[in-house]
Parts: sequence; structure tokens; C-alpha cells
Amino acid sequence: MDISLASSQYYQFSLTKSLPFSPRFHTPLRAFTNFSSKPQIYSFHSRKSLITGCYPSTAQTADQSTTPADDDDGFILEDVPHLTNFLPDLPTYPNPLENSQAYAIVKNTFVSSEDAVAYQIVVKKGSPRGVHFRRAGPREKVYFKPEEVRACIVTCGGLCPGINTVIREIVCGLNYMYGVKKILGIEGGYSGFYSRNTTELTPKIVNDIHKRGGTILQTSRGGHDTNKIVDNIQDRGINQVYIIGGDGTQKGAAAIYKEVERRGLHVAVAGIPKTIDNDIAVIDKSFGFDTAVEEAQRAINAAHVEVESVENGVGIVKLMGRYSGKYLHIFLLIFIELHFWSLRFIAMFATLANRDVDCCLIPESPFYLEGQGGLFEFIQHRLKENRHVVIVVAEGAGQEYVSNAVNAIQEKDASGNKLLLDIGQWLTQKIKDHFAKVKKVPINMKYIDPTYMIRAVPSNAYDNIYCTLLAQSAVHGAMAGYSGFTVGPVNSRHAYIPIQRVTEATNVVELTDRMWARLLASTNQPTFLNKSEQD
Ligand SMILES: Nc1ncnc2c1ncn2[C@@H]1O[C@H](COP(=O)(O)OP(=O)(O)O)[C@@H](O)[C@H]1O
Ligand SMILES: O=P(O)(O)OC[C@H]1O[C@](O)(COP(=O)(O)O)[C@@H](O)[C@@H]1O
Ligand SMILES: [Mg+2]
Repeated sequence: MDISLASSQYYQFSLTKSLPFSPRFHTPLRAFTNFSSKPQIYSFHSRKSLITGCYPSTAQTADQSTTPADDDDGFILEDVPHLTNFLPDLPTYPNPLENSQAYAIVKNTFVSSEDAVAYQIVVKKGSPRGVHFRRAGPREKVYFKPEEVRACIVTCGGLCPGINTVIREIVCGLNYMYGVKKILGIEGGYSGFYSRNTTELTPKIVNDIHKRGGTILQTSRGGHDTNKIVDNIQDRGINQVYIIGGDGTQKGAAAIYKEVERRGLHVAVAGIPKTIDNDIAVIDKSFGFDTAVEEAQRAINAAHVEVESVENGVGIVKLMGRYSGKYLHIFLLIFIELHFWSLRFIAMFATLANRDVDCCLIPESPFYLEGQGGLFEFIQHRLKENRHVVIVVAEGAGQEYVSNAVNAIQEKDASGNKLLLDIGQWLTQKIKDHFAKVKKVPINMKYIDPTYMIRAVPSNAYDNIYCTLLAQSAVHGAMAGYSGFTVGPVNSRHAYIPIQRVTEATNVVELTDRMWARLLASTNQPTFLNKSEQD
């Protein structure tokens, strides 16, 4: 099926089948329909645009075939905006990759406008084909003359392994693939647009930065002022903006895109998702996650060595990672926060990887301490059996317990994220007290809180490759005139995803998915599902 021109039947299908579920499963892709012959479809399209907040694209009209869609197979494209949506007369240029030595023998240098990446990879026979995103990669035509590109890169939010690699590869990708020479680094996050200096970025300057943790551009929280930022973009003559950051940053990127569109500027806005928390929806996982899981192993291993060398050793490892939803709870032994592919995911994956963890506590799976099936009972059992126990606790777990205990006022950081209370300290004390006062059994408590150590390291080999793909995909997308998009792997294939799609929901560990069951089967820890019986 040609996804750049679908039939009216397609639209009717998507209206009747998709609306009852969720508006975000609609695409307002103008290129899907033939407006001139089907005016009634146009009004439907407008409605959809309103519902979804997505953007129609006319970018593929030049490429689209005249073949109508085969049938109502339920194919839906959630498209990203294109500069021609509001600048319809933009000229195009041949992609310089046509003459690139690197691509000289590649069979298909350019990604077709008909290529899409399926959101759901596991389907039932006969089911609708479902939601798709545009496949990332170089396009035959670009909407910028390389010598006229003035790009900028900004990094926002907390650190994550691999940020420098992404910066490096954007600079090298723009320069080596497209001949772009003018690239600015905005220092200190969003506020750097209007309150800090910029720095020139060249392949030579960024040559070694992938070997360092952190961000050479520095980062910050708060300080997003859309108008001031876009004023600055205009004043500096910037026409490509690469924004590296997490869920908060991507919301900021969406606001910048909207303002750029409102002002009708020839400026492409590309988001590269970054977070150790893996709270970014849709994409498979965020860069740096793999490195962080690996780094967390060191803390867990240390806890294990300590507790197996003493009598009644209890090791708790707390792993970083916030949780934006409802706080559930935590655990003991090694406390690592895994966010699915990020922090609480880090806790989950670090536990799965390690095999020395007896119990992993994450916010999504509320735990309790006392009584049958509780954490104290489990620790006692493991101490009897193994003489030591290791608990990994995610930073966001058990927040309600700590909050009640210390009567804390919920504070927020400059970006408005809730500051987490220290579940690790609370849990440590509770366990010590229980075994000393109630059980009259002295335990050897070893609490490890590696906090920033798991995110301040350089990215590992896997993440370096991943960062390279992200950066190159972002560069190809911006050069091709796409804007207001986030790039990332969906079922292992890189795609352009509408920004609001990745900010509207947060990734959480789904207890009903098999992954959590795999962890439970691996640690043999309590499920804490019978809490109600204890109340
Ligand atoms: N809803 C929002 N709209 C615009 N900017 C936002 C929004 N939320 C956060 N930001 C900005 O994004 C930047 C990073 O956000 P933060 O939540 O600290 O980190 P992260 O992007 O890693 O989640 C900050 O400069 C913040 O001001
Ligand atoms: O860097 P800070 O301000 O101390 O914040 C710590 C938080 O940053 C993170 O590492 C990353 O959060 P973001 O992705 O939102 O930047 C969280 O896991 C952690 O709770
Ligand atoms: Mg965040």
C-alpha cells in the first residue's frame, strides 16, 4: 500500500475503528487523502487534527504515487509535521548524500516516503495493521542548502550516559554527510538561549567528547521561556535546532516548534530523547540505559560481597530514577531504581542482570513490611536460608511511607519535578529496628546509594552506536524538512515520532506484562499482592 496517498475508505475506516479507543491513534496526514476529489474527507481531516494535536504533512505530495490504498486494512500513520505545512513554497535541493563516498555502494541510500515503522509488532492474524510512524533516514530531497544551514544543539535536564556522543554525531553528521559548517552549542540548557554564550562546534572540537560522561554544553532545569528562546533563534539566524533531553525537554521542544510554526519560520526543530528514567513513551528504550544498568552492577556486586562476608548481612542498593505517577513503594537488600528502560527500569533490569539480588522494589509494585507475605518475613527467611540478603530499591519506591514518616512537604525542582524522599535511608532504619527490637537478631546492614555514579559515566559501546543512529536520524530528518519530531527506535527501527506522542504518557513497568513476572521468577521474591489480607 502507498502510505503517501490513501483512499477515502482508509479515512472512514480510521474514523470508525479508531475513535472509540483513543484519539492519539489517529493520523491527520494530509498526504493520505485526495482533498480535491473528496471535500468531505477534508473536514474529517480537520477534525482529526484538532483531536490529536498532530500535524498534517504535505511533504510527500511530490513523491506520492497515484495508486489508491488497496483496501481498509487498518493502516494508520501518525505523521510528524513538515516545514511545507506552513511554508508551502519552500524550494528543495538534491540530497548531498547522492555523491557521498560513504553511500556510494549502498543499494537504497534514501528512505522512501512510503516506508513506515509499525508500533505494534505482535499482531493477531486478520487484525488491523494499526499505528505506524515514518521511518527515519535520509530523503532524496532536502529543504536546506547546506551552506545556509545554521544549526544549534542544546542539552537539558539530568545527565545520562551518551549525551556527548549524540552531540558529537550531530556535529559530524551535519558536517560530513551534508557539508554543514555552522553549528552552535547553546550552553546551560534552555535558559542558555537567552542568558548564556554560545560555543562553536566543529568535528575537531567534538572529536573526543564521546569518551567523557556529562555534557560539554552543560545542562539545567527550569528556565524554559518559549518566546525568548524563539526570539533568540531568530536573532541568531538559526534554522535547525537539535534538542537533547527527557520528557520535560521534549515538552519544551514541542512549544518551540509551535511558536516557530506560528511565526512561519524556516526552522526545523528536532528532539533527541534522553533520560535515565526511561519515562519516554513509544521508543524502545532511551540511550544510556544500557550503560546505567551495567554501572549499577558494580553497586550491587559491592553490596553482595559485603553482605556475604558477614553474619546476617542485609544489603540495600538504591538506584536513581524518578517516577512521575503515583508512588507505590520500595524494598530492601539492594535498592536500585529501574525505570522500564530507565530508572525503575534500571532497577528491574539491573536485578535481572545480576542474579545476586533477592528482592527488587519498584514504585509500580507496592510493598509492605509487616506480616505474612511482607518484606520483613521475606528477609528473615532469606537470612535463615542464605545468611545474607540483597535488596535493590528504586528511588521512587515507597515514597508514601517516607512522606508519612517524616511529614515531608513535597518539594519540586526548577522544572517542576517532584523531589524524591530518601527511601533507602528509611528502609534501612526500618529493617534495622525490626530485627533488633522485634526479632532480637542483630543484622549487618550495608546501604549503598550510588546515585549519580550510574549516570555520570561515559556511554558503553552499545550506547555509543545507538547515540550515533539517533543523531544521524535527527540530522536526516531536519535536512528533509521534518520538524516538531522526536527520533527513536520503535521495534528496533528508527522512526520520526510526533513530539506530543512521546510526552503525553509516561513509561511505567507494567506489572501485568511478562517482564515483571520474569523478575519475580528470577528472584523468587514476594509479590506483595496479598496486602489487603494484612489490612
Ligand atoms: N511542560 C513544559 N513546557 C516547556 N518546557 C518544559 C516543560 N517541562 C519541562 N520543561 C523544560 O525542560 C527542561 C528540562 O526538563 P526536566 O524535567 O528538568 O528534565 P528532562 O527533560 O530530563 O525530563 C527544563 O529547562 C524545563 O524548564
Ligand atoms: O539531577 P538532579 O536534579 O539531582 O535530579 C535527579 C533526577 O534526575 C534523573 O537522574 C533524571 O531525570 P530527568 O530525565 O528528568 O532529567 C532522575 O532519575 C533523578 O530523580
Ligand atoms: Mg524527566
